[in-house]
Amino acid sequence: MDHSLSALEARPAAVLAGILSHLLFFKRGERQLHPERYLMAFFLAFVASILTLQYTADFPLRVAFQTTATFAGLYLTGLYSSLILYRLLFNQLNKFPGPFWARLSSLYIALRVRKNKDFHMYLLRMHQKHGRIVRIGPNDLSIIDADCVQVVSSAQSKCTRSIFYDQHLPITSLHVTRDAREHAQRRRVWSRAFSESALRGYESRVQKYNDLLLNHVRNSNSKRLALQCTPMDMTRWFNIYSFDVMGDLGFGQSFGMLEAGEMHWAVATLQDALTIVGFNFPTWVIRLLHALFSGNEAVRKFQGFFISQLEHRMQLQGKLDNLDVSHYLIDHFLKSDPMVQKKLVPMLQGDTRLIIIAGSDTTAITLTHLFYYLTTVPGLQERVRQEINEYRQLDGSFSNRDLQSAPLLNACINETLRLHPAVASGVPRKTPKTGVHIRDIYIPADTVIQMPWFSMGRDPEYFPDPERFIPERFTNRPDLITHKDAWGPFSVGPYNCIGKNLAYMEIRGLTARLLTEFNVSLAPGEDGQKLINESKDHFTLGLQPFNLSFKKRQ
Ligand code: HEM
Repeated sequence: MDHSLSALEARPAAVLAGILSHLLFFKRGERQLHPERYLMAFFLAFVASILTLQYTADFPLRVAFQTTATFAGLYLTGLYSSLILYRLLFNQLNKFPGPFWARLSSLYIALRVRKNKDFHMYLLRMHQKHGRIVRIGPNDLSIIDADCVQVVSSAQSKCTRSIFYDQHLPITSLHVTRDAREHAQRRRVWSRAFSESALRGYESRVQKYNDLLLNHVRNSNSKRLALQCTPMDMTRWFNIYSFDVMGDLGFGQSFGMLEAGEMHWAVATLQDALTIVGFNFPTWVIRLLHALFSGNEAVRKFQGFFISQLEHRMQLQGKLDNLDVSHYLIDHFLKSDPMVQKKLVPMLQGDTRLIIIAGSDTTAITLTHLFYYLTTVPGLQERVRQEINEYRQLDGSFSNRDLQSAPLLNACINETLRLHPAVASGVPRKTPKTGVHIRDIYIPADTVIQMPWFSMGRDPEYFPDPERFIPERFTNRPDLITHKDAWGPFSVGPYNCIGKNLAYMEIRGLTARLLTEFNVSLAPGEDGQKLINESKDHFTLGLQPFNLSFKKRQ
């Protein structure tokens, strides 16, 4: 049999198969979830082809292998030629400016940010160079046009959460639920946990951790002689504080870090795991890593820890004096039909973990930056202190209800969130089949849009004199915010931050306590520049150490 002739004739078919598999399969729909399956299918087809050629067409093994390899190469050539040509020349998003090679692959951005892991800074530079809409991937736009906010995020918007939220499937939670109806149902369960009366219930629980942190700060005063005090790395301490608070509200017990003065291994593991997010890999890479490492011992130990914490918390149900966030989720679970309960288990597990993940470093990031401004803007600390003094109760404590009305304190928090939103690069949303319009600009179907609040907050048209910390923008200088939708650090619409009021409660209460008892200043040798310029962006910001000195007030 003339092997070489029949193989030669079939070559164009292999190229065509590659082109068709791009045009009819990979280009349509979301294909990033199971890259391991495509690799496996490719490998199996490769082996099957060798065996078929060997046993049905009598090819010698070496020739069967060579022929298969040639066809595989031709198939891949067809597939990738089609993909590259389409992305470089025909994709509708090509009309938007941006780095040229980002058209080709989302790996381009990963490559650009791999060293500093500062996606938020990269986006800022790109917007300064290219304008309000920047192409950042084959199907991805970064947009800092405030008119886009309602289009993409309002309750009426047809945009949905992008495939980014499926990265960790089958792990699930409210935060990664993409189906709008399913999300709304689950959100109703959560809403009870964030009502005003529920928040009042959390206040005394949070106070306990304010006291514990203040004890550490007092110790930093007494450790040295005379007027000196030991600097405290507040990036670390606010983190410890916020994780302990959320451990308590999520699992009925803190991680014990404020007591021990050191990181719990599970929190440290969680934070280490964020490093990978900083690479800004596309979803298919993350899914591939998952497929490779999900059986890993450390990953299983980590997941097991959170499951055992939830089991412990379930035993406390009905026995706690002050309710926590989990109370409402567990209550819903226990009242559900046993068949529904079975399905709900992964969601309950994911959601109790979400309380900690979503509520901890976000709050700590805001506290740390707030204290940067309180210690670097001349006179600000004293003005805030004078204001909160008016809200101090007879026993020296503060109630969240009172502090809600402290204009300068709240304005400082909002101005901090403008300049340093914890979720700095925004959240990815996918446009519907009809696409969307931002005024007369058409954004095609299935485009992933993110709105980086970090860049939007620095837009001089929306915030005149954007680099200056001017809390009055949120009080008596409303002219310094020209478009109200340009400020959205908690996101907007049905998927916005459900813990916003809890976050404010923690930040206000702790700040009031610290400023009342201490004069706070930059520690010797600290200028805050590393904090401001060298944060990592791993969905939430990863901060550099920030050392402050606390001196007891007389
Ligand atoms: C200053 C502090 C905080 C900031 C800046 C912040 C910011 C955000 C943002 C931007 C989102 C949208 C994420 C997305 O759509 O992918 C979000 C969602 C969420 N946040 Fe917060 N957050 C903060 C504090 C908290 C706290 C204290 C909790 C308490 C548990 C919390 C719980 C949540 C939850 C559960 C979601 C998901 C909501 C949903 O999917 O419906 N956050 N947050």
